[in-house]
Amino acid sequence: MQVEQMPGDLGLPGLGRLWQVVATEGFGMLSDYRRYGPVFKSSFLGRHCAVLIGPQANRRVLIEAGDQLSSYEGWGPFTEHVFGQPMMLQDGERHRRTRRLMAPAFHGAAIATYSRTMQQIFKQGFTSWTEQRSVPIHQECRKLALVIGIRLLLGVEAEAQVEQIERWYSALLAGTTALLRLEGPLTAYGRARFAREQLQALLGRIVAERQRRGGLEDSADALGLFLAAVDEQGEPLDRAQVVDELVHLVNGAHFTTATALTWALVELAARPGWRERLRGELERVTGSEPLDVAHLRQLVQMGWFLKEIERFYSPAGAILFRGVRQPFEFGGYVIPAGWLVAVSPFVSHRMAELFADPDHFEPERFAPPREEDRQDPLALVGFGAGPHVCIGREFALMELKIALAILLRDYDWTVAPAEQAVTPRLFPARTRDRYRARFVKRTAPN
Ligand code: HEM
Repeated sequence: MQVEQMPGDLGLPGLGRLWQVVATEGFGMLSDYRRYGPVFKSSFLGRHCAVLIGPQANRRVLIEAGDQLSSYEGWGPFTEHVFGQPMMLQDGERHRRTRRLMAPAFHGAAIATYSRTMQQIFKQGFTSWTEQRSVPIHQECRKLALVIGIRLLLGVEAEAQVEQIERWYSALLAGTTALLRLEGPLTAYGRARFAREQLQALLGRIVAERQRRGGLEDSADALGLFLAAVDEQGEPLDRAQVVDELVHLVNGAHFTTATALTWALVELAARPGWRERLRGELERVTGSEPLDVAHLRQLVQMGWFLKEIERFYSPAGAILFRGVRQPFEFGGYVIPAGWLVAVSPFVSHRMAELFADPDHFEPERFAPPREEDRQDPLALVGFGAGPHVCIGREFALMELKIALAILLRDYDWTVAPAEQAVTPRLFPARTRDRYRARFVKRTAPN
């Protein structure tokens, strides 16, 4: 069938469904899915888009599409003007090469060395939270995750600059959805472009300094490992490429992880039963030892809890885009070249066919014997799948487990506004910034 017959709404000619992007941070996709079913058309910033929902769609789009779909043509129209061309906007051989050169910093031995710094930054940060009457959770989680990104990814002790850098990243993000692309200090787009220039200049100086100092092979941070890596021809990533990667990486690393941590704090505040369960597990696993990487792997129940955060909130956002290079068939429709194709972890995760009672937050669904994510490996895709699957997944999960372990062991907290134990939230990004918390140091149990 031709795409004209696909259900959905393309909005007004030339304008698309502008109101939706402005009015709803979930882009109205969940309501569209419930209205039209798992294949529907929509429009994003004036581009026609086929939205494909469910594990089969996730598999075809994220894993099997090959050259038919392009990440560059999917993300480029929205983010290239502020992020340049990091690996998320690359395709084919270029993407494989960049990813191969950057991968060592995100796995195994390198990841294990990051644990101590993460603990140190969280401990210091949480102590300062007890001194505030009301902690704006998301904002504060962002700051700590940013300090971690700056220290571990860039190898820089730049805490004095953190607030400025955080403002630049906020401007960058606001610029990705700017409807008017007018330069100048008065527009979101202009402020994003300025922030990009500032970040590029700062990161360019950091890279040059690291190259000047040498000794990159022995680095204890990701940047050193990126600069030391060479391909089969002995060629490293060029400096401009490294800077683009860093601008994007520190952004991806801090914003998503902070969002996941914010929701974990909100949900735990509303669920004393889970708080105690996770505390019990922590005590059994660590005993009187200081927390280390081996302990984190044994925190199985905390793993279920974090999977439910991934499912329910999709902390990376509601949608993953690809651009159609060659006509792409799905669900009996032929989607033409030039269109966008989107899959939505956020909406897939709300499918009753995959997850029982999907609008309810329930970590138990990942415990045996239910293990609802096991029925299809493409059911839970909060970190994506296929060649572009999140390279920082291990880094993020380690950071989240460390933060929660320290908070559960040493602190109690309440969150306002208090939530009902079970609250389906359709547009998580909108509500996230409202929460404030009060933290008190726990007294050791007798
Ligand atoms: C809870 C935290 C996080 C979530 C939910 C998340 C989610 C995602 C998702 C869904 C993608 C796939 C995008 C696509 O297919 O178009 C992705 C890609 C990526 N993520 Fe993450 N992410 C998280 C944390 C991190 C961290 C901590 C880092 C770095 C330290 C990171 C670095 C990246 C990079 C570089 C890519 C692009 C990979 C590629 O294109 O090959 N992310 N992430």
